[in-house]
Amino acid sequence: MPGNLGGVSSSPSAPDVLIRAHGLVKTFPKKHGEAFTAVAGIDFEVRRGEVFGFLGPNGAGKSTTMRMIGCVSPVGGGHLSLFGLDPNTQGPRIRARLGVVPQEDTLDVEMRVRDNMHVYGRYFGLPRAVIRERAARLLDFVQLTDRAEDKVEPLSGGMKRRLTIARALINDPEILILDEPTTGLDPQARHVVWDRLYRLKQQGTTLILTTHYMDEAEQLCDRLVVMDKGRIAAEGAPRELIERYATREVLELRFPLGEQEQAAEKLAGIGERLEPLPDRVLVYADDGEAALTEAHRRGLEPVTALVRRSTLEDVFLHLTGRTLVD
Ligand SMILES: Nc1ncnc2c1ncn2[C@@H]1O[C@H](COP(=O)(O)OP(=O)(O)OP(=O)(O)O)[C@@H](O)[C@H]1O
Repeated sequence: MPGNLGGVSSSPSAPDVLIRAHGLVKTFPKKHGEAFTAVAGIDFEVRRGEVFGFLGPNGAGKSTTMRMIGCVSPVGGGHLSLFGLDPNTQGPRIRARLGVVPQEDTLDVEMRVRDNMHVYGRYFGLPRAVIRERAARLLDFVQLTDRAEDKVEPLSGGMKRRLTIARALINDPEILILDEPTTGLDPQARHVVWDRLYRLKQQGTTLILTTHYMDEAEQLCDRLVVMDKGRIAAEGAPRELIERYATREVLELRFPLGEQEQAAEKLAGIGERLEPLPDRVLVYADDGEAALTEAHRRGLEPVTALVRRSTLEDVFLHLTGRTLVD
């Protein structure tokens, strides 16, 4: 591990690390009073070929971090380097090697699908023949070939998202950055996007994404950081984090209105940990069925009882005391 983690050099000592952040900070001035810190000194590394995620609730600082990585917002403090280059001085060189899928689609909805691809390709100064070939290949990749001559406007949300992804790939980027890639999509459309992203990873593209969906993070990410209030609460592979911060299973119990508090008291000592939420009590135990049997033995009669495997939602709850999605 080099001494200067965030050091900006043109020949990074470990070539498989594409992004290094060390003590990365972003503050925004407030109209009155002191500055607001959206990113409060975070460290992370992204390696070539992996899917790296930022998981956290709204306002955690994920988009702000992504905007610094995408070289559209200046680094506020600490160190950030991409490909060994400094975003503050070498933004255009870095951007040429990135693909960016912003949180909101920024397609030209009045234009045809294919023209959106061509216009974007021209921003990068690519030769016409290259743009034509790549646009056709990428539209095929995102399953939009049959809509190529249609205007963007009437496309479904999922199709627009896929077009935004295809467009972000026109410069053949080494890293694709996606800010909440499936927010607002229905479950089927989300699965189609996940499938395409998985294929990109298989083809060797490095992916960085933000999400507040724990299932998205679990399905796609090789490694992730859990972010909360501008800080990193934990870092690791999804399974590692679950093993570190949660039990194998969780028993979810719902009780009649007004009886929950008393029930939680009676549950004390069952499993490793209890988490009373407004609408249910979570019992963290390696054997959820055994925990339920014990609850029944203590005379408890929940309205519903569900045993499930622990997820990243449980990790987040354990680390922050709050749920990911309110
Ligand atoms: N340009 C800005 N000026 C002032 N405050 C900002 C600015 N951009 C972001 N913030 C604040 O910084 C905090 C982090 O915002 P950010 O968008 O990075 O969060 P996030 O984790 O991406 O959540 P979301 O899912 O809502 O985008 C929020 O409190 C937000 O209001």
